[in-house]
Amino acid sequence: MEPNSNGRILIVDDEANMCQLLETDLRLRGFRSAWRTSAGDAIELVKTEDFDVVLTDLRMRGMSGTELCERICANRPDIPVIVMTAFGSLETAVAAIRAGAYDFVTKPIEMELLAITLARAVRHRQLQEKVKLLSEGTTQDDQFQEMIGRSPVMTKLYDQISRISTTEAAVLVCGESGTGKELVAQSIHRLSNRRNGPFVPVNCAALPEALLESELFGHAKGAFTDAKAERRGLFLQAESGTLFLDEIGELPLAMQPKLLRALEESRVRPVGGDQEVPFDVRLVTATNRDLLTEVEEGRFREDLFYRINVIQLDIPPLRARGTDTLLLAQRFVDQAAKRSHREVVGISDPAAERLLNYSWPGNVRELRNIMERAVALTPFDKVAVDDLPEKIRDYRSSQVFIGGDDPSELVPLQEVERRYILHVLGTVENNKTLAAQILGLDRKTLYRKLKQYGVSD
Ligand SMILES: Nc1ncnc2c1ncn2[C@@H]1O[C@H](COP(=O)(O)OP(=O)(O)OP(=O)(O)O)[C@@H](O)[C@H]1O
Repeated sequence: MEPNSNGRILIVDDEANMCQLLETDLRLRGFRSAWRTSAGDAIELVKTEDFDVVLTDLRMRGMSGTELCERICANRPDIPVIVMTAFGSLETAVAAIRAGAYDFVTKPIEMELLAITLARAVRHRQLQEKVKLLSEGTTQDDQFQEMIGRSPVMTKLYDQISRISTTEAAVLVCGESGTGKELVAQSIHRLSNRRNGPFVPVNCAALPEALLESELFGHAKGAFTDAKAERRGLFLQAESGTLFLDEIGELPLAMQPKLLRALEESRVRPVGGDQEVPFDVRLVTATNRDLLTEVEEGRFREDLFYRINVIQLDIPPLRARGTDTLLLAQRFVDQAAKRSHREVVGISDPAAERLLNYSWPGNVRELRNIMERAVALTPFDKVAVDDLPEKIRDYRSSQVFIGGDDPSELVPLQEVERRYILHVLGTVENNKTLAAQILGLDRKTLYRKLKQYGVSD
């Protein structure tokens, strides 16, 4: 789709005047369109050109709109058809819906309403396309199969990982909790020349301070009461592979110079041992804290910071990844359905909209938990809005909530703008022309802002 278009519409009406009027009006609302005055010609056209929606009159000479609807549903079920019916002829509208129409509008046409209906149909098609892409498995580069996401920010990340993997430089992976820092560390290892060696992950926050040194560097027999035998530390277990120190920001200050020394000399001295042992390990660390602030506030040593931060990779939060959220959600639904032997195959459009609107403070981990819960709860074959927790169901209205009396809820001005823009867009069913009008922005500015937020279509 062109960046300045809300979708491509095929208008079918046996009155050319009507087609022209609709085309002009829809162009002003950001839609591109083509028109045909007979259903037969329309069928020929969809064989060679792609449209997001077919908008057809019901009563036409020759083939009727209902028949056109049937033919399109049979040959191009991916294109939603919207029919225009005379006011009061509900029966024909119902017949068209039975024939597979996506929706109907009544004449005389209320253009505002038509634009909203069209935008919803375009959105429906885009969501279906995404799910199809997913199930065809053509989502992305094979090298990053375990990492789902095709948004520009993720593509850039894959690119960075590919470039740095074969170097020996220490990498610091930064990102909010649940963004996939460990997956990134695994990818770096898998793409490196050390891929045949071990990948040893260590969560620095999970190890008690007293044990940390002997876990990392090992200990000699009898080094302390429980040391009944000699133990090789994690540095030596990772020999010729990659050592991943997660939550490095939690490393106690007392331990930091010891780690620095080991890294500078590529040797460890096991606790209670009298000899240093050389190691050959690539170091990858991760943090969800701002380590520079930790340095400034004296909680993290500056020299260690520069030693581990030769290359820094920033993992984008889920809310910046646009429709990747749906690709991930679909994957988690598939996994949960398979595990629990439930026949849940996807996510309904309204539920998908809610997932796209939410801000995901817990990132991918939160999304996975929520989809697992939804699969367990849903009585349908697709996850519905009611299967989602209240905070996500109601997010659209709470989204513009900018904080109450609790200082921890207050947000930066830019975040208020982001929330409000997404709120307006959601309220007008993703009609960008209308949203731009309401916001008092020109469309280009709106597109630029949406791109910044990772909302790319
Ligand atoms: N891009 C992705 N594709 C598929 N799964 C993902 C992706 N990112 C994260 N996950 C999944 O989300 C969960 C959390 O990821 P991970 O543990 O790597 O996050 P983290 O950033 O290391 O979190 P923490 O800071 O809490 O340690 C894992 O189950 C992981 O498999």
